[in-house]
Amino acid sequence: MLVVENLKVVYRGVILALDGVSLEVRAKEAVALLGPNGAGKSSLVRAVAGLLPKFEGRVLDGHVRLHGTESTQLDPVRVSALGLTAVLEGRPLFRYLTPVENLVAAGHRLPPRELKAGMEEVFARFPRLYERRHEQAGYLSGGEQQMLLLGMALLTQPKVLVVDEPSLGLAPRLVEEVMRTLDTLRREKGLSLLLVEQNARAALSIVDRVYVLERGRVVFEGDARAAQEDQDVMEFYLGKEEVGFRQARRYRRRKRWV
Ligand SMILES: Nc1ncnc2c1ncn2[C@@H]1O[C@H](COP(=O)(O)OP(=O)(O)OP(=O)(O)O)[C@@H](O)[C@H]1O
Repeated sequence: MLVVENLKVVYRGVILALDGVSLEVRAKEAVALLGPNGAGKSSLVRAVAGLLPKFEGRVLDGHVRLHGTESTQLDPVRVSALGLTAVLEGRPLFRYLTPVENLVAAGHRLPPRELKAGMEEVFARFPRLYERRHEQAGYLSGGEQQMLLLGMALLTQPKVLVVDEPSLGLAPRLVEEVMRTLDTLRREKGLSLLLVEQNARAALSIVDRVYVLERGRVVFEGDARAAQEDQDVMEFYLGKEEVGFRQARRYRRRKRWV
């Protein structure tokens, strides 16, 4: 279980990216974090994964707790040991290495037998990855790279999986496939999933609850169905109706719900 409480994050001492964000992902629950560009989604991912210092950021205030343990100031290795794995945006993998080598790197902490079994499981789940297992990862398609990243994440044996914008740059059919894969993994492995997305429609198809972030604050929280029934969220984030500039401004004025 992941709990974020009143989190404030600042970059280079002056740029406030999160301004008092609270959210939780309960055991085996799938939660979406939605929001437009610059809302602070990746900053939240970095904060819960212990990665802020790598981006010249730090937690100014608030708490992150993993299964009841304070993890706010922990480094990524310790966070991972507590069972949280984050798949960052931009498909960060070793591009000049093969899928096999990437998986070995991700599972380096496992005993050899477990690593072998884990890799067999990954290749059984993702047959296309198996076919291309000895090619350079940089030459895989976007969808295949995303599958490789999920496979790598599985080899860290997470309890909480955080995935940042897996749909980015993928064709709609592949987006659907990635969402289906995440849903299956979550159910079969009993994971808690925090899915960070700009593609609200795709994310809402597989989550139980949703938070919408804007300018570093949570402006909506509710279950996925409530989000789909909320006209503001639907119009602005799901593009149900064409929202022109004037309407968007009206929306912004109207929208100070919290
Ligand atoms: N390393 C950094 N240094 C300085 N400012 C940063 C840094 N990373 C992010 N920011 C700023 O923090 C704010 C939140 O950015 P963040 O990347 O968390 O948003 P986001 O919702 O993930 O956006 P996107 O969907 O575009 O990735 C933005 O104003 C951004 O410019």
